Amino acid sequence: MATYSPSELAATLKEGLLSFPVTPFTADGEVDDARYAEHIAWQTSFGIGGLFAAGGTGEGFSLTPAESARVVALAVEAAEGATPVLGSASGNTAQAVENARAAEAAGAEGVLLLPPYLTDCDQDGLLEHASAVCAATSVGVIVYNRANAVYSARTVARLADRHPNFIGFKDALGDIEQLTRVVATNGDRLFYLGGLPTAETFALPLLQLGMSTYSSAMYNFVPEFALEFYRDVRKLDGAAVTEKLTRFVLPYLDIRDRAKGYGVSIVKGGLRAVDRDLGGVRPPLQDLTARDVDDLRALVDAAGIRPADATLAR
Ligand SMILES: O=C([O-])C(=O)C[C@H](O)[C@@H](O)C(=O)[O-]
Repeated sequence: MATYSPSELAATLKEGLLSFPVTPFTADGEVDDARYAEHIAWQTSFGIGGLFAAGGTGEGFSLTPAESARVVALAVEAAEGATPVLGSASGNTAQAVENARAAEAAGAEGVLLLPPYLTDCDQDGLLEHASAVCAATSVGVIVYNRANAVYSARTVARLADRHPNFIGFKDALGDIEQLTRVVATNGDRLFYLGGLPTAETFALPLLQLGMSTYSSAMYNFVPEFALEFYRDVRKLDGAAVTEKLTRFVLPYLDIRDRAKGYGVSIVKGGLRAVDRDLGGVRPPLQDLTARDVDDLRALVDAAGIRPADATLAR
């Protein structure tokens, strides 16, 4: 049973950094429940605005519906109410509806709607897709503007008119004109969060556009650094942001860009680099090579941002 109303959830999420925890897998590729629960507890211990289970970095696209519901339930239990936990919904409309219902039943406070698979789609169809998910749950829903799911300002407004529990717009396209239109049209009715790959890179300029927060994948393995970065962004401290971009984020992008899909794989590589190994990724992603992990370890150490204590509790 959710403890936040959709509007309370939006008010909380918009004022804190957002974590997208990885989903640990065993050597056989099964979800490692115990390690997941331990990782959620560790992530929660630093103070975070919200936890999005089974998101992009959590390889939600590689989880079965039953696994997705299970990781949400594990996250809710392990977070112990310290921070709101959201689940994800993906795939075709029927599956996305099923995911949303299962996430709510597992105790999620909200749902992130990932893009549907494969086919092109346009505004009326997208509206009905997202509308079905909003109608299927009473918790807050955030749409993810990415890939084939590009929501126009008008579609966002129509969805907001239909569904009081539609609360947020997450962007991974970085189309400034589209964002300007969405924010200008919908104003305070929604909250806006940046979700481009390695969102820190864009955080300061997007704040000016109305995106008060962002999803931090690197928070998984350098949580103290990610939180400091977020505080600098919110203080509009351009010099501090540039210093952190130069010291770590930009060279990190050079490693991330060595292979497609590394935007997610590098997060598990980062966990390995800080000696907090939570296993590899599932296909179709591929793990970082040993050399990539060594380079990442050297970068983390040169930047002086290794977590104070990354020890796995088991
Ligand atoms: O669904 C997700 O994991 C994302 O939103 C993507 C990442 O968190 C992205 O913002 C990043 O890489 O920092």
